[in-house]
Amino acid sequence: MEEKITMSDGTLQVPDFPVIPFIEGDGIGPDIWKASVRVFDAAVEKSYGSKRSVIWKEVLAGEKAFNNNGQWLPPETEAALREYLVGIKGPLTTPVGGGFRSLNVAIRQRLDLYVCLRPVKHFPGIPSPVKRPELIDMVVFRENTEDVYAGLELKAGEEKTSELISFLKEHYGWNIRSDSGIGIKPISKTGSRRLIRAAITYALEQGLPTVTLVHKGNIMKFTEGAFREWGYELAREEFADRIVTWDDIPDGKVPAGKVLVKDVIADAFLQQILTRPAEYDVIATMNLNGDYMSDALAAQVGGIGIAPGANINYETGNAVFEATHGTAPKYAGMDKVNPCSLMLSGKLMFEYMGWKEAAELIDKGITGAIMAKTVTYDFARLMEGAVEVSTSLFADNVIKHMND
Ligand SMILES: NC(=O)C1=CN([C@@H]2O[C@H](COP(=O)(O)OP(=O)(O)OC[C@H]3O[C@@H](n4cnc5c(N)ncnc54)[C@H](OP(=O)(O)O)[C@@H]3O)[C@@H](O)[C@H]2O)C=CC1
Ligand SMILES: O=C(O)CCC(=O)C(=O)O
Ligand SMILES: [Mg+2]
Repeated sequence: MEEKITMSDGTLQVPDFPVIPFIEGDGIGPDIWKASVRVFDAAVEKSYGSKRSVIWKEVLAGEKAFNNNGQWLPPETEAALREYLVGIKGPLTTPVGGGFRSLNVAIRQRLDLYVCLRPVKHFPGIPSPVKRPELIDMVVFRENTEDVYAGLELKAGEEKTSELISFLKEHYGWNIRSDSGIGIKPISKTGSRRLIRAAITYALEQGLPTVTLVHKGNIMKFTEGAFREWGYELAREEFADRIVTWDDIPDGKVPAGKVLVKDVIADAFLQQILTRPAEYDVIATMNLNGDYMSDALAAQVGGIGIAPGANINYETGNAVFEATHGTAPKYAGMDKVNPCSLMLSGKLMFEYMGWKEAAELIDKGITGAIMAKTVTYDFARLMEGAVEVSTSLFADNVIKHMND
């Protein structure tokens, strides 16, 4: 009965019993996965009875993979994510300073999952450090394969690093201290255009009024500044009759049905998401900015315990869904943390698959559990009159509230 999700003529073909690979993840990964998978299965069962079901296929990465066969990211895991098109994962540990490079980044790069999509929205009842969290409703499109995040780095003091420093002095006249580490920041026209194309397409499809290019192009002119230029160029070339920029509307009035494409410098953006968040809908930005911004935005709607994400290549159809947060090692195995980020990543996955009813039930169950003030420690410590529950009990409550 089990079948593969495929891509045909640019459209995802989802059978009723799709095989979906999952990576449990490190640290809190197993806690949140165990809770989330029950919620996913309940949402599908309540929506479609026996007509549809996900056939979960575990694939290994991170510590579980290393303990199994000495490989952090076995080739068969990459192959399964590629073959079955849609997958979901828990967080994976990346050592700081040295050691292996990020497995999370490796998965995104190897499958060319160039969009990191992170919606940020406030759920009623969730405590927030800002006065009007309900004004925050944004979707971040973060470029996922380039930037200093790609890991092109050389360590201070090594021979290759000294060679590069000498080369840069000799050929470019650049004076770089001899004890520097070096990182390369590639931002390509190709990478920028496909990311911004996806962001504008999303805004048009969802009827959202603005797309904002966020960059530090005044300082990093030929990388972040170029991202901005290429963004406007693409918008005018490919969406001429469906978008406007401020230059097109001297009166500042956006014609009905058109999307306003604008830009803002990254530091100003970070203060405006606190002071004037309602002015932002879809955000298109580069890899490192997008990483920082998604955690900052998550904090405004209750923290990274409720921050879902998706890594997508819209051409191949490949997608890996994952929470915005990491492995939170101090809570590993304690059945304590908030599983909402992974549950809502599953909601995004069902939306991507066209299983709208299951996606809606996940939202409904989470909303019900939060409104009943039965929440995990992170919300309980900020919410008056809340009852703190474990990860697994929270999942039980989410399933119960699907029937509200
Ligand atoms: N995509 C991925 O797989 C990612 C992996 N990582 C990796 O994770 C590891 C740990 O990173 P770290 O910087 O500590 O960041 P984490 O996101 O893992 O955790 C930071 C803090 O965020 C809060 N938090 C995180 N997840 C939850 C949750 N589900 N529920 C409630 N609170 C939560 C906790 O806050 P508090 O202490 O206040 O309770 C936690 O201490 C690193 O190796 C990093 O590289 C990081 C990000 C993404
Ligand atoms: O790969 C990692 O360890 C960190 C990634 C991260 O923070 C993110 O993608 O948001
Ligand atoms: Mg991050």
